[in-house]
Amino acid sequence: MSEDWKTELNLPKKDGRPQTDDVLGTKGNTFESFHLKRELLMGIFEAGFEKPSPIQEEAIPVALMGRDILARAKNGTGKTAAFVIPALEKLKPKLDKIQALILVPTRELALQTSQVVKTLGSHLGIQVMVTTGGTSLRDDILRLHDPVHVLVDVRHG
Ligand SMILES: Nc1ncnc2c1ncn2[C@@H]1O[C@H](COP(=O)(O)OP(=O)(O)OP(=O)(O)O)[C@@H](O)[C@H]1O
Repeated sequence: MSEDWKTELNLPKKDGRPQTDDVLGTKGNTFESFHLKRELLMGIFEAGFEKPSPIQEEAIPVALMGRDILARAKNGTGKTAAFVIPALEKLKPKLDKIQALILVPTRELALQTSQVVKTLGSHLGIQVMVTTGGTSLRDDILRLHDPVHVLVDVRHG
C-alpha cells in the first residue's frame, strides 16, 4: 500500500504529558497491524492516536472477529475507542441503515461518545445520531428519515 496518504494527514500537536503503564504497557501492536480501512486509520491518526492502548490492543482484534467482549479498564485508558474502532471497521457506509447501537448510562457520555465516533469516522462519510432525550419523539423519527449509521442512546439503570 502506498504511504502517500500519511503525508496529507491533518495531525494534531503532540501531547507531551507524562503517561503511565496503564496506557504504555502494550505488546507493541500498531493500528495498521489490525488491517483497518485506510479512511478509518486516517481518523485515528488525526485524533492524535499513534499506537493502540492496552485495552484497545486486547479488544480490537477480538471484536473484529465478531466475538463478544466484556472488558474493564481504568478511566481514560481508551475504552471508548476500543469499541468504536471495530464498530466503524465493520460498518458499511454505503448501506443507509443503523449498523451500530451504542448504549451509555448518561447524556454527557452519549454526547462524548458520539463525538469520538464522529472524529474517528470523519473520513468514512457516516452519520451519527444521539438520542439523549430533550427532543420530541416526532423529531427523532423525522431525523431517522435521513441516513443514520451509528445511533448513540442513553439507557438508565
Ligand atoms: N490509542 C490512543 N492513543 C492516544 N490517545 C488515546 C488513545 N486512545 C484514546 N486516547 C485518548 O485518551 C483519552 C481517554 O480516552 P477515553 O475517554 O476513550 O477513555 P475511556 O477509557 O473510555 O475513559 P472513561 O472511562 O473516562 O470514559 C481521550 O482523550 C482519547 O482521545
